[in-house]
Amino acid sequence: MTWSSFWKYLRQHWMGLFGAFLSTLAAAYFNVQIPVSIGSITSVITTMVNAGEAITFKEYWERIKEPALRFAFVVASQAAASFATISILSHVMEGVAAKLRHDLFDAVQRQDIEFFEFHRTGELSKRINQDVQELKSDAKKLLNSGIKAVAQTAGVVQVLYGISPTLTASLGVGVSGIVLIGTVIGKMLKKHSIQANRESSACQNHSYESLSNIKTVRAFSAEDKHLESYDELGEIATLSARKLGYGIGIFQGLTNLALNGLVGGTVILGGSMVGSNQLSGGDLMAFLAAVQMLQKSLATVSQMLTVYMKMKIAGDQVFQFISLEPGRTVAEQDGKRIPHYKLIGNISFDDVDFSYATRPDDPVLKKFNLQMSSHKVIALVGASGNGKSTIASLLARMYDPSGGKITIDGVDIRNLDPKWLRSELIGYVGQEPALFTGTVADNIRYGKPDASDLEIEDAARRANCHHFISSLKDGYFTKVAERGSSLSGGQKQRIAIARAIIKNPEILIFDEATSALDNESEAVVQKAIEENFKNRMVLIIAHRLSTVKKAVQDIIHVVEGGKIVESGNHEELMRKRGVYFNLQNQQSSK
Ligand SMILES: Nc1ncnc2c1ncn2[C@@H]1O[C@H](COP(=O)(O)OP(=O)(O)OP(=O)(O)O)[C@@H](O)[C@H]1O
Repeated sequence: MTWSSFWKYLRQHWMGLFGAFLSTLAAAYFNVQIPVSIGSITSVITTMVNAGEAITFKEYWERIKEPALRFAFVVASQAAASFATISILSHVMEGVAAKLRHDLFDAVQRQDIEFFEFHRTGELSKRINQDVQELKSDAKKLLNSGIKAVAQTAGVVQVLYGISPTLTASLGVGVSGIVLIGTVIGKMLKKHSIQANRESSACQNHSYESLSNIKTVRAFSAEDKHLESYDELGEIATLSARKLGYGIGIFQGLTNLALNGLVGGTVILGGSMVGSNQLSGGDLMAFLAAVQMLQKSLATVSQMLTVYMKMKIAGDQVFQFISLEPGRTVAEQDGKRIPHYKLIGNISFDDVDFSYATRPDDPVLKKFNLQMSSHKVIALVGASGNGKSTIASLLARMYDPSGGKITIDGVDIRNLDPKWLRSELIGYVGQEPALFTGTVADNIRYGKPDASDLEIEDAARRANCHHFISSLKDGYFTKVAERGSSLSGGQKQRIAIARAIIKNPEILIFDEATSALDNESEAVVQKAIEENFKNRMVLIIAHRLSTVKKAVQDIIHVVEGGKIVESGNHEELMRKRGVYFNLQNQQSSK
């Protein structure tokens, strides 16, 4: 963890932190005063007992009044200081954690799509929630108990030095040795801790993946298989966590051994100093009492070292991504926007090369060329895995090509403002539409945040979903369950289509967007799209040729092996008796 990064967040709350620091010191001071003031009361009682006289409560109170009131003051002040420390620290650290979560979520969300192919959702979600939470609570512990223990240690060392500089110096040598050994063990523990963290993440990812695909798991009756692999990962994680636990146990045990050894050593060395008249017996007793207090404080310091290690690991996870620069295609917000009156919408792919970052040696497109004129309905067809969706993703600038260029009206899309490109110019409806938590209306309004209820209803009618939405108990205000699980695939697709229609983009991409609809519904939706997008471009991607046949498309491009191998309308392509003809025959014979 880079401390300067964390400090940037803490600095914003410096007044609160300073207040917490002062109240921690005060709490430490009053902590030390509590046994002292109890001592004063006890000595009055001892004197009283030794005198052996019977006294009334009033007389008794008169005698202990002063130390008792001092005790009450010390205890009340200690309680107030503890309350202040904990409240201020909670206030400050909750603010720090909220800002960290915000910045981390923002940084992650702004990465290129490739980033999400390398990092799993479970891992990212753990960093944003669990690791920030751990960083916050560990930092709180350190700032509270850590500072208190260090302050108490400093106070006690001063007292010790006042009693015997020689004994204090020998104690110092012993403590330094312990700290040195502790540092070495600490480093080893850190390695274990990182490993334990990694293995617990793997476990978490597994459960996340299984639960988010629960329907598939259930359909294959694979619960036992998933539980088995979860247990396997769990066993590895448990083993690592146990090893870490043993390590921490050894560390704490050795620390206690060493600290108790220090007390023993002090008694023996102090005793010899008493023997040679270098120290009085009373001073040795006082020194030992103070060493016990030092021992307690040092034990807390050693616990805090463990907390510090955990905090550093959580911090590494958090700050690694917070400091990431925004992804290329998101960062360039200052790119060009083609003014509406100039926009025609002609698209050209010129010698485009592309391979996915996860499979760099497996190019999907090689010197790919395609010209698409605006105001047309264009279809890309071809067998699965031939690169149709990749072409759409490149156009929506989810990825950038590694060679060649894609232009809209002659402007390289890398020079266009990506936010404008995606939010205004291009509308994209994919095969698996994602719905968000909220109502049906909220999900349609996602395409145009300021849309009126009437506009929402209009878009829904065009997407052929008004009827089914109206039949729901709460109509447009029906809550959509997590990821739309309460709706059918076709219903989700129609809501996603309504969301794209309401956005009213110049170029509308339908990537297998009607694949879950029945024939009748698909025809209604396609007709509505063609009518509404007459003067724009609609790019329909399908491998089900019936989809394409129903659309009154101007041109069909057949994609095979990342290349356009045939182009024309349905009749022309059938006459060619080539790839399209074969696809058609294969599908109609099914
Ligand atoms: N995110 C990805 N990472 C790595 N490879 C990918 C990724 N997405 C697609 N591919 C690969 O790229 C190739 C083209 O896939 P693409 O999805 O573009 O094909 P498609 O023609 O649209 O197929 P479908 O009709 O099944 O959707 C395939 O070999 C596929 O395995």
